[in-house]
Amino acid sequence: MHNTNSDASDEHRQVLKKLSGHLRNIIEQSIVLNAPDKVITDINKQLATIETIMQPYVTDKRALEYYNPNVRGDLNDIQPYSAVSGHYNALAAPIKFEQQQDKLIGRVKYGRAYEGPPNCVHGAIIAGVYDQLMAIAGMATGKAGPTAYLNIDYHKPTPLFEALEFQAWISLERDNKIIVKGQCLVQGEVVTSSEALFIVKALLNK
Ligand SMILES: CCCCCCCCCC(=O)SCCNC(=O)CCNC(=O)[C@H](O)C(C)(C)COP(=O)(O)OP(=O)(O)OC[C@H]1O[C@@H](n2cnc3c(N)ncnc32)[C@H](O)[C@@H]1OP(=O)(O)O
Repeated sequence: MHNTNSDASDEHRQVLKKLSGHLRNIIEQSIVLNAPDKVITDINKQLATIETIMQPYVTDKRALEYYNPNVRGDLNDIQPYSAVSGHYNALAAPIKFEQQQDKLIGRVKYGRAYEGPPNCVHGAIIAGVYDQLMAIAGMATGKAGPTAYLNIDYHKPTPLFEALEFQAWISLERDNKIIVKGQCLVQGEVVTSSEALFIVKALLNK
């Protein structure tokens, strides 16, 4: 279940990614769907059929890596199934990670499925982005481990449907501890900032 390698072809990765894209769109559409009962009943039938088609192929071994620290291209693929940033998890918004000098950047726009206060991103979703982005900042330097604490200052509301730029950088590394700092910008303005402590350890040996 927690594979660190996979022999999946590029084609297989592409079709799986596309599947998550469809599911992600369906989740967003379902939030703002205002259709007659008959239409929704028909949709439900078709979705039930899809569930039935998928079921025989659901196994205890994922097609892709659960954790792949050796990724050199797309940093989102360090954890392809992450609930926050995985391209292969429909629950994750289409956030895009990239390294820029000493900062790890996460660019994303959130829709209605992620709404907390009216027209704003839910605070728990923001916390999730920081937790994952900051963890990846450590993983990208070969140091992985669980979050001991994650502190967030919500300075201003974070709007839906606008380009958000999350940033994370390593502030301190000592022994098995990494302190990572972060902030989120909307049109150049800091709306939230954060600090987290990660304890480096071999999670997969447990
Ligand atoms: C395979 C890779 C996959 C990676 C997945 C990453 C996913 C994204 C990140 C997450 O979401 S992780 C999930 C949320 N976090 C957790 O569920 C962690 C639950 N907590 C724990 O497992 C332990 O409490 C923890 C590993 C964090 C620490 O326990 P340890 O027994 O390893 O450490 P210890 O308690 O001995 O503390 C080590 C040092 O850290 C310090 N420390 C620990 N917790 C602290 C804290 N909360 N605040 C400040 N300092 C803290 C502690 O004082 C000590 O300092 P010193 O070395 O100077 O003595």
